Amino acid sequence: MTLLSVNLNKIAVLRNSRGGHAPAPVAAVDTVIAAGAGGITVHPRPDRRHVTPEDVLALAAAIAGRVEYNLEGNPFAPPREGYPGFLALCAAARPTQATLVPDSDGQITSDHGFDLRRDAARLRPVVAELKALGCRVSLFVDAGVEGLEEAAAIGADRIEIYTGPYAQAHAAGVPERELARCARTAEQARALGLGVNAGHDLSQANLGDFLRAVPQVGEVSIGHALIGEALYAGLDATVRAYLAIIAAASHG
Ligand SMILES: CC(=O)[C@@H](O)[C@H](O)COP(=O)(O)O
Ligand SMILES: NCC(=O)COP(=O)(O)O
Repeated sequence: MTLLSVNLNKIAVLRNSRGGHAPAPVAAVDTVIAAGAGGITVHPRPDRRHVTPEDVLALAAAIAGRVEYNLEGNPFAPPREGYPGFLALCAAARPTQATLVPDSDGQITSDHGFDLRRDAARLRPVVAELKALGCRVSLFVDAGVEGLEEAAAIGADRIEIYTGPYAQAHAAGVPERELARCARTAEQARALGLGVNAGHDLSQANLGDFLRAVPQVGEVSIGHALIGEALYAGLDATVRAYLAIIAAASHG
């Protein structure tokens, strides 16, 4: 069964909008776990636009190994005031999984994965350092990416397929081409012994079609749509709705 990892970034956006302490991402942990999610994801960014390094440590303490903790970030983003660097955050928080994402501050959100042929050499020591910390390592990649063998060769455990283009195609009513690209990439990854995660812009509207077309997906991380839907339906009910979609897709 595909694991659902709930991304809590957007709770921190709401909190930061007024500069106070509430709503805190850590306050969602017990509800998300009680609803049955198998993981929690956050993507602390150097500009502290939402989840902060302080949130990262508070979440690690609150999760306390009850479910998987997935930390996303760019390992090459330099430390700065208020941001110690992604590797330092992983050393402090010891997440279950570190998902490496090549984002820069100028991006409004994640919109591309690594160029594995270009980036593999400089990723190799980062992967080794994270695995030495006991983290599973996942590399954020575009569907159709070339060089998946490089990801396996440098010791990555998984890839995460960027599903933004799929979500856009699904909303336009023409998902077939993007689904085929995602399915091909998942098959190639599995053949290389890589696990397959997926994420970005997945929602209740498009998740079932995705999982039926890409059955190798072991984990989906979902935040923007899920937290938005939870504003109306509640967090517990929304998490359970996603789990029901995952269960239905697993039965074909
Ligand atoms: C890596 C990825 O695709 C997203 O999970 C990312 O966490 C979204 O970041 P924002 O919530 O800052 O848009
Ligand atoms: N890795 C994807 C993720 O964590 C959440 O992405 P989104 O659902 O906020 O687009």
